[in-house]
Amino acid sequence: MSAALSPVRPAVRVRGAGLAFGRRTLWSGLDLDVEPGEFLAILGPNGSGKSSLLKALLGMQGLSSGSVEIAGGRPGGANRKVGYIPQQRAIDDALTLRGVDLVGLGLDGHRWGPGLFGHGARRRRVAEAIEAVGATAYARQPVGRLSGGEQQRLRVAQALVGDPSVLLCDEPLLSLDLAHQRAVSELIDRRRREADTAVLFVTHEINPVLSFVDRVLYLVNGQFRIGKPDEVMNTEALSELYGTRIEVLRVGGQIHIAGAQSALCEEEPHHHEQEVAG
Ligand SMILES: Nc1ncnc2c1ncn2[C@@H]1O[C@H](COP(=O)(O)OP(=O)(O)OP(=O)(O)O)[C@@H](O)[C@H]1O
Repeated sequence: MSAALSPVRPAVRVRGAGLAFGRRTLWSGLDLDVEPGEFLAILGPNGSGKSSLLKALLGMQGLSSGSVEIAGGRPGGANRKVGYIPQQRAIDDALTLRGVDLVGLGLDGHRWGPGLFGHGARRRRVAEAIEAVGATAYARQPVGRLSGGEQQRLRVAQALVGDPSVLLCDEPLLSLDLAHQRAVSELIDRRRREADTAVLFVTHEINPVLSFVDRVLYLVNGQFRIGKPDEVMNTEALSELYGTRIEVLRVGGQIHIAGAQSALCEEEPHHHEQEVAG
């Protein structure tokens, strides 16, 4: 996966990137290449700047320093092949938009739009994306009446319908039960295996995706560590990052973190959880 050895252009290239709000630096000096098909988990406590990094890659947030390149271009371009699963917000149960309409929104601004392919091709593409996430049975119902897990599958379809080469996911498992966590993470993993889509996956809990993760970017208080899960998720590396003693245990294929709980977010409820549709 080393950029120096790889002949393939990285899907994401970050060089000397820094982001500060006022006098608070979220992160700085960030260098990162994400290869096509790679699954990168982005971890860190609340407020460490995980979502802001995705927003910088989307062109929704300017950097204070450095540069980013995504899908071969600058962030924010209309034709960039970038899929985005935003952090879940409650969908108003009065919303009459149907699943097919929601997924169709993922084509707007892409080269697959009706201008190029006509309505028939567009409809087929939306139907295929919905089928791929197993949401066909409820895709014609108003989104607001679906369960959180059903809505989340449709969000995944919306992010994938434009055939992205990079997929940015912001806590896509939040509020899902274990079965749906597994279903959604397997969908995302299958996409990167079948289409070589690079996945940048923000999460406060690594275990549901641990078997898929190639590398971890762990952000804490302006510091970060990048490496394979075992290189980052260990007692020494995390204690150094947090600046306090953290115990990392591997039990039954899972990673458990103990220590200064106040410094960690892994075991704590997420502060957006209240806003999420059930
Ligand atoms: N436009 C902005 N102006 C000022 N501060 C901002 C802005 N955007 C984000 N912040 C602050 O930057 C910090 C990092 O926010 P961000 O949402 O990136 O964190 P996060 O790691 O994704 O957190 P969480 O796990 O809670 O979602 C927060 O303290 C937030 O208030």
